[in-house]
Amino acid sequence: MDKLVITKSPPLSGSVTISGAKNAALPLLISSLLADSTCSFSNVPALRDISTTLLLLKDFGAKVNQVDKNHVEIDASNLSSVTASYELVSTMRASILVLGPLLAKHGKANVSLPGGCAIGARPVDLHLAGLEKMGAKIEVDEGYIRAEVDGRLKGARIFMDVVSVGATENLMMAASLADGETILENAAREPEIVDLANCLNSMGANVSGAGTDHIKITGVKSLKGCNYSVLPDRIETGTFLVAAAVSGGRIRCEKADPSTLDAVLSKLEQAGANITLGDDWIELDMQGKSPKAVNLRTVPHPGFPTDMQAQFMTLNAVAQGAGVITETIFENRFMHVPELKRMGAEIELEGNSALSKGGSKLRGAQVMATDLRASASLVIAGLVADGETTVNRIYHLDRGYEAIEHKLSALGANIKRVKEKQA
Ligand SMILES: CC(=O)N[C@H]1[C@@H](OP(=O)(O)OP(=O)(O)OC[C@H]2O[C@@H](n3ccc(=O)[nH]c3=O)[C@H](O)[C@@H]2O)O[C@H](CO)[C@@H](O)[C@@H]1O
Ligand SMILES: C=C(OP(=O)(O)O)C(=O)O
Repeated sequence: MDKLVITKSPPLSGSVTISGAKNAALPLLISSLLADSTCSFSNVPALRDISTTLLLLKDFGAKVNQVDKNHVEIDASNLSSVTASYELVSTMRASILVLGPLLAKHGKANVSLPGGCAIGARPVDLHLAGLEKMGAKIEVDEGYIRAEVDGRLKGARIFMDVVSVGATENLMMAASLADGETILENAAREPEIVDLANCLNSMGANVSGAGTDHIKITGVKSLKGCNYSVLPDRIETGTFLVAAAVSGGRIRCEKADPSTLDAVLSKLEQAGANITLGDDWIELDMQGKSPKAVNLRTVPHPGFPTDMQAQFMTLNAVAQGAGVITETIFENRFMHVPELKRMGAEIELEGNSALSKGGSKLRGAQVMATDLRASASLVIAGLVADGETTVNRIYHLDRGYEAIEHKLSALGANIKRVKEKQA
């Protein structure tokens, strides 16, 4: 597997163009399963999870035309299969999102239980309970979810006792082609939900309230194709901003969406960053200073995102002062902590909180990337560590960051990819 080799770098400086959001693009591409004609998506990030999704759609018999690196057309009007196999689904959590659309349009779906980042148990009970409430019969057998509905799904009032991005997306897509009205209560409010609702509406759906915890979907008989541009990636944006802050640098993120990053920008300001915003850009300037530690707690949007927790762990490790980070979304999302400690970070874990002493002088080391954002935190650590850091097993990083080593190099980082030698 490829690895990244990073040596201590100067403060990051310059401009970086932000890609489309992985977590918006995945449900958007999958929503093409609902349409009767071609869906055209631009600003699609060139990522491993995107290739996996396209393979999955092709496996169902959809026609996929990769117009260029970031533009894809999908015609899923005629499918030959409604089975999502273990081989593809096991590598990517978001594949569970095909369940609702397949069931709504074709009345049947067999989907392997999903993989993705191993950051907790990640059950899918809310997805299944919601679809059952809409009339689906579901059983889990030999690792596969087998779902069927007699006729069409029926609109329902669905209350989710945990806020779930994926369940909200799955049920919103299913409800778009159901008979009657569906209300999703305690729905997730992430920007990616709003992006999906906008896309569904451009296909002829009737979704309102996305971005609040009460979403109303009035089912329609059919949906047409669309032309849709994916939302900028707020987590990629946040990752570059934290990298710049940790390095004491000054960068500008172009083609970003500042309105999706309130909680992250507020923490960066507390860390001492000077932040300037435009409509589609964000500038961060540390004015040569090193960051101050922050306290934070991960919560559903609009609170601080769990997908930015690991990057701030690195910031707190090297920052001035002590800081406490509490993870409330996933029960096993501190796997970067032992790796950061191997680099000299002074962090203690107490339950779901990580207490960092701050001021750690990091040293380069061989470290292992264990999940997507953990990998990003190790890359950031490598930029400021003395000597050389090798981030091994960057499979997850490639799932979620487009050309990260090229983007960081252009900002002055000393980073290179070492390709695995083919046996
Ligand atoms: C592809 C994608 O968009 N991934 C994002 C999505 O993941 P994903 O959609 O998987 O995350 P969820 O929002 O569903 O998970 C939030 C919490 O709900 C729990 N839960 C979820 C579903 C369910 O049926 N039952 C249940 O208990 C989970 O275990 C977790 O504790 O949102 C997460 C939370 O913002 C992000 O970290 C991921 O990057
Ligand atoms: C956890 C993440 O991804 P996934 O849900 O695809 O595993 C992530 O994007 O940080």
